[in-house]
Amino acid sequence: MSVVLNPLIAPDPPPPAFVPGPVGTHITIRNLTKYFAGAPLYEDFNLNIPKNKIVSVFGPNGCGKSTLINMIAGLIPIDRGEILFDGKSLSETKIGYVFQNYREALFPWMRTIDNIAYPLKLEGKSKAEVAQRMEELIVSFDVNFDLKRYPYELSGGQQQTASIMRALAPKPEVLFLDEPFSALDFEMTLFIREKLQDVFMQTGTTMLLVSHDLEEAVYLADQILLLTKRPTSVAEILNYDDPRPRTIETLSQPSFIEAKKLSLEIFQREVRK
Ligand SMILES: Nc1ncnc2c1ncn2[C@@H]1O[C@H](COP(=O)(O)OP(=O)(O)OP(=O)(O)O)[C@@H](O)[C@H]1O
Repeated sequence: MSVVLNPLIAPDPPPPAFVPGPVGTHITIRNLTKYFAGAPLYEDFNLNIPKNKIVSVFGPNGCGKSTLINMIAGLIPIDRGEILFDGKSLSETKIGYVFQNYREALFPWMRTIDNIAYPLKLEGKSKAEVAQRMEELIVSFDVNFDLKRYPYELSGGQQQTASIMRALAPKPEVLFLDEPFSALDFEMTLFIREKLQDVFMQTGTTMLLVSHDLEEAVYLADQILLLTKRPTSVAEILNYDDPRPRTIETLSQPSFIEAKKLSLEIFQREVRK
């Protein structure tokens, strides 16, 4: 018996071979594709995100900054592609996520302290381990408000502090921050920015930060990831390596001003395209 193959039905082409990033890469994104309502947002998008660095994501409105970090964090499904953390899948990787809207991030029925300890309890940590980690977090965040209160009894800045403490409680390998300062007043923004920098200097946790504020994006970053309009690709990646701790003086350093100017030029070039 002869087999007749239908020449119109070709088998799917094999997926492209995975190309690892250079030494020092933490997150490798390969051929990431995401469509919304039939239109591409990302199409075969590739990126290497370095380990133990803060990467700020900046780009035109609606280019997909939040969607990008949400896809990496597994909050939004991808249509196609591969995302690996040190060669591991997301489920094998400990991550933390800080939302813009802290009011909806914390569980209102739990006291603040229980919100922060929640991921540790999920991990099955003992009472003593939870207490020790809570103490470390309280010290490193200079907490001077009552953690026994419910989240809705706290100010916005205190709630965002608590949600960052919760995200950091299990010592994540990667921390995602989606506009963490945009709903905060200036004083709280400065405070939380400094605390994040302290944590980063102590732990070297890889951080991916989406920000609408260019000054803030550059101030915290080791690398500024500038995106194009959709379908979104990498416009440019700028390295910014002023020493830490960065302070108020950093803002007037020629290297800081230059990094900001360059980022703005690339941003404007992309917006006008
Ligand atoms: N669930 C969804 N359904 C349809 N379209 C969506 C959905 N989520 C996001 N989009 C679209 O995808 C694009 C990227 O959205 P996203 O919020 O990631 O962009 P962004 O760069 O973070 O935006 P902004 O600068 O406004 O904060 C936008 O055009 C948005 O309308």
